[in-house]
Amino acid sequence: MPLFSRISLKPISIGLLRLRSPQTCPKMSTNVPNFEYLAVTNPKEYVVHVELNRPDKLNALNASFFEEIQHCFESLSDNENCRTIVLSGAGRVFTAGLDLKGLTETLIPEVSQIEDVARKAKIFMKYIKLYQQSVSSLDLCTKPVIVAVHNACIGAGVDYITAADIRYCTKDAYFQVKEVDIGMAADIGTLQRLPKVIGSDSLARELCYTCRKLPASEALSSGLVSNVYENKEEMLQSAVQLAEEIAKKSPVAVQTTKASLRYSRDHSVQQGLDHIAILNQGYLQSEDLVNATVGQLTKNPDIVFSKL
Ligand SMILES: CC/C=C\C=C\CC(=O)SCCNC(=O)CCNC(=O)[C@H](O)C(C)(C)COP(=O)(O)OP(=O)(O)OC[C@H]1O[C@@H](n2cnc3c(N)ncnc32)[C@H](O)[C@@H]1OP(=O)(O)O
Repeated sequence: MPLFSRISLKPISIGLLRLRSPQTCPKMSTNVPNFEYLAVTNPKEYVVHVELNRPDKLNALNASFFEEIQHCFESLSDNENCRTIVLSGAGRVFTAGLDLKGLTETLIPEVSQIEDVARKAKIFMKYIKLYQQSVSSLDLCTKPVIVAVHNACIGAGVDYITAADIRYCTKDAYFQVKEVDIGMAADIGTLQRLPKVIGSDSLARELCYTCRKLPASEALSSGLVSNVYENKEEMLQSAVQLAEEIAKKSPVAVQTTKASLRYSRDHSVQQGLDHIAILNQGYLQSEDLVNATVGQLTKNPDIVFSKL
């Protein structure tokens, strides 16, 4: 039996998104939308696996793909049956980045028909903001996101993975900040997050200016990923195992930890301390604190926490 069973339903159109009719993942009582470019499954209780699913085009990201990712992560952020998310890519590679055919055959011709620079600029602004929001939806998601990268992770792929909480990869993986090679500055997250994720401004600049491929071994030594695996199956098993381990803990504690780490990354130490003090003056009153503490004292690892 495959590790993750798929559910496929007939597509329906909702605005720009081609959503499929609502479906319930196995063991999930709340509906999760099904998508054209994403396969969403539920391999363990409270664990959701989101798979980039445009394998024939190496998961190249077009406008609908960006929108679906945002819609999916915003939905999971509010879904009390989801506590952790694993994000991976179907097919040969994790992602080949921005859909370059979409760029040259749709966006550039659309903009070239317009003469005025301000009106052209407004269209670019719309797309940049849309794509930024999609990438940031992983960061803003209240649940931890674990990305599992195999083979190529190019351009927009690096934007997404640096907005996730935890990164794993296979030994054949490579990471490429490719924007300069297509004549643009990266504009949807990599330049803002990569230096902070790897903690080396020098290496980040080298990668962004040269577009060189960062192999798995260097991704590990630089801290971009925290583990490297022999193959995709081993990596996914470990990613789901990790997701399950986190999902068994207090959702109040995990989600507040993510909120504080995120806030503290972008603020001073004192601002971070003030932020967590304000959060915890409320959350320390939660039943989770009592239940988890009793679990520790009684050496009982199987505490059942209410949904959040
Ligand atoms: C507002 C702007 C926001 C974001 C901007 C982001 C910028 C970026 O993401 S820059 C990075 C852009 N991506 C690339 O430069 C990578 C392009 N692809 C490749 O270099 C190669 O495909 C490869 C990943 C090295 C793999 O090569 P190979 O194994 O030889 O496969 P191919 O035959 O090349 O590809 C198979 C199939 O996929 C299509 N495809 C691959 N990449 C893209 C892409 N980026 N966009 C659209 N389509 C892509 C390719 O055309 C093939 O399709 P066929 O229909 O079979 O021809």
